[in-house]
Amino acid sequence: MPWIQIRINATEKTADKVSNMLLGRGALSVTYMDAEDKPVFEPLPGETLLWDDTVVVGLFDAETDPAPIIEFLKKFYRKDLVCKVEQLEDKDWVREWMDSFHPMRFGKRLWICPSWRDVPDPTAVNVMLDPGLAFGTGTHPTTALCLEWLDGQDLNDKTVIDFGCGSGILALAALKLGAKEVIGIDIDPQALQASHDNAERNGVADRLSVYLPQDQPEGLKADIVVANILAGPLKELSPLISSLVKPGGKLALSGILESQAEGLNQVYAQWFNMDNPELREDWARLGGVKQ
Ligand SMILES: C[S@@+](CC[C@H](N)C(=O)[O-])C[C@H]1O[C@@H](n2cnc3c(N)ncnc32)[C@H](O)[C@@H]1O
Repeated sequence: MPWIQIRINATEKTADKVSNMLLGRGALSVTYMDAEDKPVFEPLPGETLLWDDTVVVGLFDAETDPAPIIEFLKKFYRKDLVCKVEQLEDKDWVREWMDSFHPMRFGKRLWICPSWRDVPDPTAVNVMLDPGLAFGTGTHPTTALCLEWLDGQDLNDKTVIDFGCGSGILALAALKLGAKEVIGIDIDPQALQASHDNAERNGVADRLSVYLPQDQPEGLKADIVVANILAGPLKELSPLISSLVKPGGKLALSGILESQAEGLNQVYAQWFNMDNPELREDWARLGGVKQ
């Protein structure tokens, strides 16, 4: 299947803003590339193309019309936007993406390491990850906020539910950080497959079970629930998500824009003693302890 890739000139400081704008306009994934990966192409007559230090690359499905996305970026990011739109075959995209995904550390102990690279610190808690076509590499702030939170918890002997597990990144982090058992739930069968494959890769498949929402065991409850989906489903599913947490258990919610945090905090305050939101760029992580 072909894809459309939009490469956008940015600086280290503006890259996150551009990335969030692309995700907000429907990008399936966003990566950053550095100087060597800048596209080489001829400027139009009379045009000067100045590439800064970062290239933000958004991947869209082939049906996407790039014109309104570029108009949006010109209006809200830079009038003198420099970008390049390319058609991309699956294979090229996967190759480029693999080259740009590097090991990353979260919190004090945890590293997420692409499964095809060497671990930088063999003594750390290392999660070897190949997200395949599922969401969750750690590069997105919403995932990073959850990984840092998990790193700060005592997970020994705890059961954890990863609601919206995607690649399984949070589930695996929890298992590697000491959780006894993790249940991953996702509406996307490809996500369940990716989570399972990643659990095998990390030798923890016997402690991870994955389910479509309609198949999850009745009466399911855990000591800790993490849910990195979006504010809309988090609000709609709030009675269900709350019921998954045991009394005295902990909840972490992500995928929430800063502007949506207060409203969602109030919804969950019916069942939880909520902590102050943790903010990263335009995103917020909410959480609390079940009453
Ligand atoms: C933003 S990704 C998060 C993936 C991963 N947990 C992470 O933190 O990077 C959200 C995931 O939630 C799943 N999802 C969306 N709505 C859902 C729902 N109502 N129930 C279960 N999973 C859902 C999506 O398929 C996707 O894999």
